[in-house]
Amino acid sequence: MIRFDQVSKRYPTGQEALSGLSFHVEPGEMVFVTGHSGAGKSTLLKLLAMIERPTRGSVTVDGRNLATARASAIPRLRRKLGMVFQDHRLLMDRTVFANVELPLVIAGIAPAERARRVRAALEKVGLLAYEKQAPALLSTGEQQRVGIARAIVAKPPLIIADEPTGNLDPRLAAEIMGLFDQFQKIGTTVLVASHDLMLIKRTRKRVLVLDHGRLVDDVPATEVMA
Ligand SMILES: Nc1ncnc2c1ncn2[C@@H]1O[C@H](COP(=O)(O)OP(=O)(O)OP(=O)(O)O)[C@@H](O)[C@H]1O
Repeated sequence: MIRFDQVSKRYPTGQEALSGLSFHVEPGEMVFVTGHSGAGKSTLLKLLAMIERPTRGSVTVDGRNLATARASAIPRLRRKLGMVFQDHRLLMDRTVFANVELPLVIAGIAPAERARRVRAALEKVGLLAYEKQAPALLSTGEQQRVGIARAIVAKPPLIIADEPTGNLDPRLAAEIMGLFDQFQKIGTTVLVASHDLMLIKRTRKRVLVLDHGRLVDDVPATEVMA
């Protein structure tokens, strides 16, 4: 599903955020990316989201090399991707329903079908009763779940999440991981950047460890000790 082949990323400032990074993620796998602050976790996700391009090497998702994709192809490629952010980036002046609906509006889906899919996504994250609410009235954990519903509403084959539990207490963080686990169980590939080692150990998935932009460890799920 995801293949990084000798990927390096140097920002215009000269900062080399990733160096010679190679790894492969199978369809339907769930993988953590961890490492110290500045190790390159967000940069790795930005390459997958085509927010940044690699300086060298290739990033392939579902057989497409993102490094050589034309700008005009980016919106279509991004539809294969559900993104979850630490700060969830919800539109506070719209309802929960409207926030989750947004990717489907952009994709040109008809209103009746949109409503059906939005409700299915909200049900998955346990927030169907909140569809008419303003996100500001929800708790931080609930807001994060709205962000997750928005990421999955178009049923992308790949979900990438950047510190999705950064603002949450351990119980809520475990709940969010439980949701990702469910998406993995129905065949979605999930990549989560996190520096929360306790959470990573408890979730027991494969872990890629970055250090100063280099891959220094690739721990299979079976070797992750709680
Ligand atoms: N837009 C940018 N321009 C210049 N340098 C950048 C940019 N974004 C990130 N960097 C640098 O690249 C390196 C990797 O940053 P990145 O944000 O990918 O790390 P991270 O592991 O996600 O860190 P954190 O856990 O603190 O979010 C850091 O040295 C950072 O300062």
